[in-house]
Amino acid sequence: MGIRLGIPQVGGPPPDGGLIDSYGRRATDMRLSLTDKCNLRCTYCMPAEGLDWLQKNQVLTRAEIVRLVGIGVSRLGIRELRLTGGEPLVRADLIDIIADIRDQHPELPISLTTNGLGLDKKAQRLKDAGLTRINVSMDSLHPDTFAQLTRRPFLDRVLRGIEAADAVGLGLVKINAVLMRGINDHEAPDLLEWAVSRGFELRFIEQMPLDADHGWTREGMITAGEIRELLATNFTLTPDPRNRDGAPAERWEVRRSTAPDVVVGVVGIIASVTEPFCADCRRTRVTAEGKIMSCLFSREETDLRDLLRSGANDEAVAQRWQEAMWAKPKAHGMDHTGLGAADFVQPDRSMSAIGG
Ligand SMILES: Nc1nc2c(ncn2[C@@H]2O[C@H](COP(=O)(O)OP(=O)(O)OP(=O)(O)O)[C@@H](O)[C@H]2O)c(=O)[nH]1
Ligand SMILES: C[S@@+](CC[C@H](N)C(=O)[O-])C[C@H]1O[C@@H](n2cnc3c(N)ncnc32)[C@H](O)[C@@H]1O
Ligand code: SF4
Ligand code: SF4
Repeated sequence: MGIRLGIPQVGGPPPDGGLIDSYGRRATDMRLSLTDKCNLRCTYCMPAEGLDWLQKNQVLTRAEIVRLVGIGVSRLGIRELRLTGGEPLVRADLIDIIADIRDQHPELPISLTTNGLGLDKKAQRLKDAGLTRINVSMDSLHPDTFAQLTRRPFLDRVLRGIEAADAVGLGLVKINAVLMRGINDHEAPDLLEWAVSRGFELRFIEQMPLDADHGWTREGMITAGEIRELLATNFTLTPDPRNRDGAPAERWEVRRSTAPDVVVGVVGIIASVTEPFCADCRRTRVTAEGKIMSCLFSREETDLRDLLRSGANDEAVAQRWQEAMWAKPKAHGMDHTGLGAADFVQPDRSMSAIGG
């Protein structure tokens, strides 16, 4: 699919224009990484031995996070917040951060993307603090395959976390699964059956070149087209009539082949590589150390942390954020789509260090 954006405007962002970029897109979805640390080592994300973690004083504090969210919401038109990482549940003050943000923004949708480890013990407190809903990543229902993909034998703990999130009302629970050729791709129909029979919404995600090991290849990845074919063995998919509204996932209504009249659920397919959705991108990212990344594949980053710590007022912080977003690339960190194209350069950061 091509991209339908025109030529970029010259000049800079209009002062009262929110987080608009030079192609006319407006970011209203803030994705904030709370930590670069993680307790799994998914092969498509992290190296086996982990990364050099940020020092504590390099990471945004609870107060800085709350202030940044406040600036985003009250001055820049942010309408939803996604907390991510690294693994956000490893951050000791996560519940307090959510409670503080909720206190200041009673209506703001706040969601969390997590690997689910420890979620069974924290789900109720997350809900009570004001978390709206949750996405849990789980790529396989088989302990050995799960361990092969995440390099840790923790499937049972993730399943307990998912169950707890659902039980305390953090739904609609969405499950994220990256399919890897020859490892878990054959599991696609089973994963979907498992999800729809529990009332969860599954998202299949195309693997992107954001792994620390730089092992991604365009030929090796499982495409959205292949995912739809894999699912067709057991299911019929028809487009979900709801507006996509800038979301990464293209949603499909799911019917079992054995009962073609009954919609049993919805599945989302996130085709960042083969069917990119950059033309309608509404996302602004803040890394754990307070850098704005206007695009997941940006090679330019704009620091807000030192500005926050220098005593700058909210207006100055908002202005720098706006300037960073004005320079957002057209697509995939470039002026055209093409993950894996000859001129594509993989960012230095892996997914865990950006915030997925
Ligand atoms: N290329 C690209 N991929 C993205 C972007 N945002 C999310 N993704 C991919 O989509 C995956 C799932 O993101 P989530 O935020 O967990 O899920 P989502 O589909 O946005 O979920 P909901 O907002 O909860 O419906 C991420 O892990 C990325 O792989 C983006 O801005 N660009
Ligand atoms: C970086 S993780 C951060 C949150 C949490 N640790 C988790 O795994 O859900 C967010 C999402 O990014 C996805 N992800 C990581 N690396 C990816 C890659 N190379 N391509 C596509 N998705 C990726 C993960 O599957 C996960 O759903
Ligand atoms: S995908 Fe999430 S759980 Fe897996 S290594 Fe990356 S940050 Fe950790
Ligand atoms: S690759 Fe960049 S422009 Fe495209 S959807 Fe993702 S963040 Fe937005």
